Amino acid sequence: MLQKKSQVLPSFQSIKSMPVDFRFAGSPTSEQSENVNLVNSNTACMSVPEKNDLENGLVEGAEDSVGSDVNEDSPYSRAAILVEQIPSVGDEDLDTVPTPLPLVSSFHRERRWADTSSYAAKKKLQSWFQLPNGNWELGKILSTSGTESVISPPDGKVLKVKTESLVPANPDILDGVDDLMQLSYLNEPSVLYNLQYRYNRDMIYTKAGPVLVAINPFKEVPLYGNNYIEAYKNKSMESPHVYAITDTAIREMIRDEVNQSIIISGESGAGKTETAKIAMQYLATLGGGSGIEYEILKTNPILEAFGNAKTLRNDNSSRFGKLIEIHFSETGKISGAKIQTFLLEKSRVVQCMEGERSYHIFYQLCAGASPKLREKISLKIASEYKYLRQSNCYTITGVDDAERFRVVTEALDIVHVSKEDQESVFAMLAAVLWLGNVSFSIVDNENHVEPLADEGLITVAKLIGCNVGELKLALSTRKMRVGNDTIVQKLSLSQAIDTRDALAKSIYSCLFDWLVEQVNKSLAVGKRITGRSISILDIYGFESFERNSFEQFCINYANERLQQHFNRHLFKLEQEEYIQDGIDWTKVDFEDNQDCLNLFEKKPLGLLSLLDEESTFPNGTDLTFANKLKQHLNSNSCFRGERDKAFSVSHYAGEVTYDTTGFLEKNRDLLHLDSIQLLSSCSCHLPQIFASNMLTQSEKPAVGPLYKAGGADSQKLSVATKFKGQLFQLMQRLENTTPHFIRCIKPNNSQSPGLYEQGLVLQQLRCCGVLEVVRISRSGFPTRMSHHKFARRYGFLLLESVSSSQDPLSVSVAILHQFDISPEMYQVGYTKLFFRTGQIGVLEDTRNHTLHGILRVQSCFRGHRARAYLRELKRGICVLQSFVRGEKIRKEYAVLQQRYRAAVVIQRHIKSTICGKKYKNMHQASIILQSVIRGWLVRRFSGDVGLLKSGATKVPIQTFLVLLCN
Ligand SMILES: Nc1ncnc2c1ncn2[C@@H]1O[C@H](COP(=O)(O)OP(=O)(O)OP(=O)(O)O)[C@@H](O)[C@H]1O
Repeated sequence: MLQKKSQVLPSFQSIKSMPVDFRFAGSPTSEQSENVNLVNSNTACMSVPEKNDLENGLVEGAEDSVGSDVNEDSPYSRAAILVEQIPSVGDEDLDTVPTPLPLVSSFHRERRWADTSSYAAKKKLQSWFQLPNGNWELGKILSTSGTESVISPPDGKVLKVKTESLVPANPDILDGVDDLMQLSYLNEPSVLYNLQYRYNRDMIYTKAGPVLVAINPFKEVPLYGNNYIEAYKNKSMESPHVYAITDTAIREMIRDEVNQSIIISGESGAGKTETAKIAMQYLATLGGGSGIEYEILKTNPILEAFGNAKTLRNDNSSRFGKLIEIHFSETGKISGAKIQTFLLEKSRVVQCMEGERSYHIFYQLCAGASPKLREKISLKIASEYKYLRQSNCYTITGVDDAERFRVVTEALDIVHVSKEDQESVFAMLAAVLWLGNVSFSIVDNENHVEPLADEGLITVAKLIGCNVGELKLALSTRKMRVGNDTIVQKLSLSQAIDTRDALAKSIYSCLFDWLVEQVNKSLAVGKRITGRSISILDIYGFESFERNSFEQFCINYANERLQQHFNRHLFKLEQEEYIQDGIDWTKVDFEDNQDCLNLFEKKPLGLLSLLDEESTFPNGTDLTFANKLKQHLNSNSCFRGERDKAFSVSHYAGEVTYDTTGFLEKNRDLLHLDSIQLLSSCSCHLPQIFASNMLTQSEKPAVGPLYKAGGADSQKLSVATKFKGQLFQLMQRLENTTPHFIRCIKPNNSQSPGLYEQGLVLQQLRCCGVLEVVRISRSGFPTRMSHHKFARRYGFLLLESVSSSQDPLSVSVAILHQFDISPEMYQVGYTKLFFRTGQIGVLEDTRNHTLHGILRVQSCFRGHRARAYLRELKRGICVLQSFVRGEKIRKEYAVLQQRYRAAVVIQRHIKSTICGKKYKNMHQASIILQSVIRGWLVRRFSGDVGLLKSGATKVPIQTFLVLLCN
C-alpha cells in the first residue's frame, strides 16, 4: 500500500484573515469509517478514535520560509531558493495509521481538511459520512446529542455516527461547479462528489484553481470539433476545457512575449496523450494556415505506432515521454515544431507480459503490408514471430491494425519520409522480428552455442544487408582486447540470447530515434524559429506495479522532478514571492518532495550515483547494488531496504518497492562492439546510420573499471545518467516558460465509460496535490503584475489625467481606486500588485472594451481621413489628366491643322490646273468660233454667196461646236 511521505508543516504568518468563505475541512480517520455498523431497527452507531487532530489543520504560527534545501546538482541551481527546510513532523503517524483508501494517512487528511463538523451538526446541514468501503455518502443530520449524531442517507436508513466524523456538505446550489474554488466547503468528499456530478453529465473538465482536472470518459464525448474551437476562440464558451487552457497559453504567449508550456500528467491510461492531441488540434486550428500544422498533427499516428503499445492498463499506452515544441511567427501562426522524446521502453521489443503487446507497428505491419512488400521483406503473420508470440495477444478490441498501417504510411508520406526510406524502415522492423526467431544450438562440451543457419538467421542477414557468416559470428562470439592482442570468446546460450536481444533492442530504438529525427527535419524545413513557442509535455505517469523494475525507477524519478516543477510554480515560488514583496498572506502547507529528489540525485551517495558506480564495476551485480544501497541509504527517511534484492522509495505519490533484477544491465545498456561493427559493415544504409550514431554516443566520456578492463564494449553514458541529463535540460526549458497544468484522472481501472471509483480518483487527486492547489489559490493571490507593467497596461483607463511624472505605484493605486476594487481582493507589494482570482479579469475586460472602442474611433477617424484624402487625390488627378489631355489634343490639333492646310494647297493647285486647262480649251474654242464667225461674216459681207450655197460652211460650224463642247 502506498503511503504519503513528509509534509512541510503548515505555518502561518497571517496578518490578514482568510477569505470569509474559506474553511478547512476535516475527514475522519480510517478507523472511523471502518467502525460504521448498521444496528437493528435501521440504526447504526459509529465510533471514532479518541484523538482529534482537527485543530492541527487550522491556523498556526509560521516562519517565513516555505521551501526546502536545494540540491546543488539541480536543474534550478541557478535560481537556488534560499529558504530553510522545516523539519517534517508526524512522519511516525504516517507509517502507523491504517487507511481504508490507498496512499493516504489520516493524519494528512485531518490536517488538510479540518472542517469544523460541529457547525454542520448544529445547523443540521447535509453532511458526508464514510462507509466501511471507504466511499463517502451524503446524509441529513436528524439529531445530535453529545458526541453522536443520527444521520439519514438517501436510502431511508438511519445511522448513528460520531459527530466529529461528519464532514459538511455544500448546498445543492453548488452542485457541479466549474471550479473547485467555488465550493464553500472544500473537503475531499465534496470535491469527489463535484467531479462525479460533472463526470456523469459528460462534463469531464473541471478547474481546480489554475489547474485543469480532466477525467477520462473512456468514450466519445461531444465536446470537441470546429464549433467548440470557434466558441472558445471567441470566448463565447467559458466552461473548463483543454481548449480554454490552450487558448490562454496562446494569448499569454502573444501578450507577455513569454514561451508557454502545457504540462500534462497523470497515471497510465488517464488520458494524457489524448489531451495532448486535443491541445494540438486547437493550436493547429488557431495557428494554422501554412500547412505545417497538418504535418504536426500527422506526427501523432507515427509516434503512436512506433512508441505506443497495449498494456494491461491502457490499450494505447505511450512507452516514451514526449515534448513537442510548437513554434509561432510574430503573427501568431505556426512556423514549425520540434519533438523531443525521452526514454523509450526498449525491453518491450524483446519481452512483454501476458496480455500485453509489443509496439503497435509490428502488428500493423504484419496485418497491413501489401503482398509486394511482404515478399520483399520476407514478412509473415504476427503469430510466426517469437517476440510477438510470447505475450499471447495479437489484437486490440475495436482496432483495425491493417487500417492503422495505412494511416501510418500516409502520415510518413506527409512528413516527407520517402518511399525507399519507408521500405528500409519496414525492413528493419522485419529484421527485428526475425532476430527473435534466431535460435542456437550447442556446439561443444563447454556449452558454447552457435546460431542455427535457418530461415530466421538468413532473413535477418538479407534484411540488414550483411553476410550470414558475419552475423553468425557476431551472435555467438565476443572479441576481447587483452593488451595489444584481441582474443575471441565463445558465448554460452544465455549470453548469445542476450546479445541477440540487445541487437534487436538497439536496432528498434535507433530506428525510433532516426524516425523522430526525420520528422523533426520535416517540421523544421525552411521554418524560421521566432523564439516564441508553446511546448506540450506528455510524459509517462507515476507507475507502481507488483513488480517494479528499472523502467519504473526512471519513470517515477521523472515524475518526482515534474512534481517538483508543479510544486515550485504553484506553491514555493508563489509563497516566496509573497515574502519577497512583503505582503500580508496566509501560508499554506504542501507536500515537498525535495527529500526524495535528493535521494535520487545526491552525489556521491544518491540512488543514481550508486547505480552508475556499480554499473561500472566488472563484478557488480544487482545484488551487490542492492546491498550497497542498503549500506549507504538506510538512514534516509525516503529509503527502505527490503528483503533480497529489493528496496523501497517513498515517492510523493506513495511508496514503491523496486526489484533490482536487471538494473545494472539495463543501466549499462551495452551493445557489444562486435554488433556495432556488424551494423556498420551492412550494405543497407539504415544499419550504417545506427552504427555511426551508436559510435558517436560511445565517444562521450564514461570511465570506470568495466570500460578500462578492455571489455571491447561500447563505452557510453549510462541510461540513468543520460536520462537525468535529459530531465535537467527539460526542467530548464520548462522553467523558462509559463506553465499550464493539466492533471488527467483515470476514473476506473477497467477502461469502462461511466464508472467512477471514488477511491481511485481520490488517490490520484491526492497524489498530484490538486486539492492543495485549490486551497492555495483560494487563500492566495494568484495574479500578480509589477507596478510598472500595471501602470503601463491600465494607466490609460484613468479618467483624470495623471501627470507623467507620477510614479507607477501612484498610477496603479489610482487605477485600483477608480475601479473600486475591494482592498481584500488585492495586496500592494514592494514591486508588484497581487490579486485574488478573477480580479484582474474585470480590469482586463474594461481594458479590452476600451481598446476596442479606441480602435473603433481610430478606425472611423482614419477611414474619414483616408476618404477625404482620396477625394483630394481624385480631384488632383482629374486636373492633371485634363492638363495632359489638353496638351495632347493641342498637339494633335496642330498636326491636323498643318495637314488641312497642306490639303487646301494641294486642292488649290489641282483645281487651278483643271480650271486652267478648261479655260485654255474654251479659250481656243472661242478663238476658233470667233474666227469661223468672223470668217463667215467676212465672207457673207464680201459676197461669196456661191461658197455658202454649196455648203462650204458645214465644216467650220461643226468645228466650232466641238470646240464649244470641250
Ligand atoms: N478526452 C477523451 N475522450 C475520449 N476518450 C478518451 C479521452 N481521453 C482518453 N480517452 C481514452 O482513454 C484511453 C487512454 O488514454 P491515453 O492513451 O491518452 O492515456 P495516457 O495517460 O496517455 O496513458 P499512458 O501514460 O499509458 O500513455 C484512450 O485510448 C482513449 O480511449
